[in-house]
Amino acid sequence: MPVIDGTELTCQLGGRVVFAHLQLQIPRGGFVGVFGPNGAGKTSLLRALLGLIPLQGGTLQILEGDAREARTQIGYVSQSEPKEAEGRLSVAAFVGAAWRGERWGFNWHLTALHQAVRRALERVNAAHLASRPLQSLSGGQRQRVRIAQALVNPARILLLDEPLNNLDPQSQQQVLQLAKTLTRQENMTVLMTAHDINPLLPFMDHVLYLANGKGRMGTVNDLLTTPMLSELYGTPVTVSEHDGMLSIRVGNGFIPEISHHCHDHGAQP
Ligand SMILES: Nc1ncnc2c1ncn2[C@@H]1O[C@H](COP(=O)(O)OP(=O)(O)OP(=O)(O)O)[C@@H](O)[C@H]1O
Repeated sequence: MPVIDGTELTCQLGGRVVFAHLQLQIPRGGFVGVFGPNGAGKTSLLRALLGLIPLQGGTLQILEGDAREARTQIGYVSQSEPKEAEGRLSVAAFVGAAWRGERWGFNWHLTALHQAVRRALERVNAAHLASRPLQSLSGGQRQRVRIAQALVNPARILLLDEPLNNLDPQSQQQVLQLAKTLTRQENMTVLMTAHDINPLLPFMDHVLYLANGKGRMGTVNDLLTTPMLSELYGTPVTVSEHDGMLSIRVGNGFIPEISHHCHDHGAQP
C-alpha cells in the first residue's frame, strides 16, 4: 500500500489551475525528488499534502487512512528561513518549540521535552550544537537543525521544500545523505523539492516531475527522458547526459534553474 495515495488530485490557487488529475502513489520508505520549473506547483503540492491549502478535486489517503488524521505524522521543512527572533534561540529551544508532547505535569513535561529534543538532534548528527544560537550556525548545520525540528514529533513522512538552496556541494551532500539514512534506517518516506536534479541522482528512488499543470512519477531512467518530458511539457524537450550530469532543454533554451548549477556537483556520496 502506498504511504501517500492520491487519485485525480486537483489544486487551484487564485483562480488558476496549479495541477490537475495528479496520480500520486508514493511507496513507504521511498526517497522522492520533486522537480519542475518555477511555478509548477511543487510547494503547493507539499502544502496540499499537509492540508495547508485545499484540494479542489480527487481523493487523498495518507498512511492508509484519512489524510486529515495522518497529518500529525508528517514533518515539514518549509522554504522560508527561520525568523530573525528565532535566530536568537538556542538550537535546543528552536527544536523544542515545535514539540507537541503531553502536558501532564511540569517535571514530566520537561524530561520528555528534553528527551525528544536530544533524540531529534542525534538523528541529524547535531547533538553537539544544542546550546548554540541558531543564528551562529552555517547554512548546512541550520538545515539539519530545521530537519530535527520537523522530527521532534513522531513522523513517518518528511516533506522538505528546497532544503538544498544556498548550500555548498558538501553541505548539500550531508542533507541528502541524512534524508537517505532516514529512509533506509527508519523506513521514513521523504519528499524533497529541488531545482537541480543532479545532486539528487545518487540518492533518490523516484522522481515526481510537475509541469504544465500535470505530473508524472517514475524512476530516473523511466521518467527523465526526452519523450516523457516532451509529453509532460507539451513541447519538445531534450534530456541529455554528459559526464553523469543531466541537463534538460525545453524548446530553445535550457531550464536555467536545472542547468546552471551543473558544474557545482562533482562530489559523490
Ligand atoms: N496563495 C496563493 N494564491 C494564489 N496563487 C498562488 C498562491 N500560492 C502559489 N500560487 C501560485 O501557484 C503556482 C504554483 O506555485 P508554487 O509555489 O507551488 O510553485 P513551485 O513549483 O514551488 O515554484 P518555485 O520553483 O518557484 O518555488 C504559481 O503560479 C504561484 O504564483
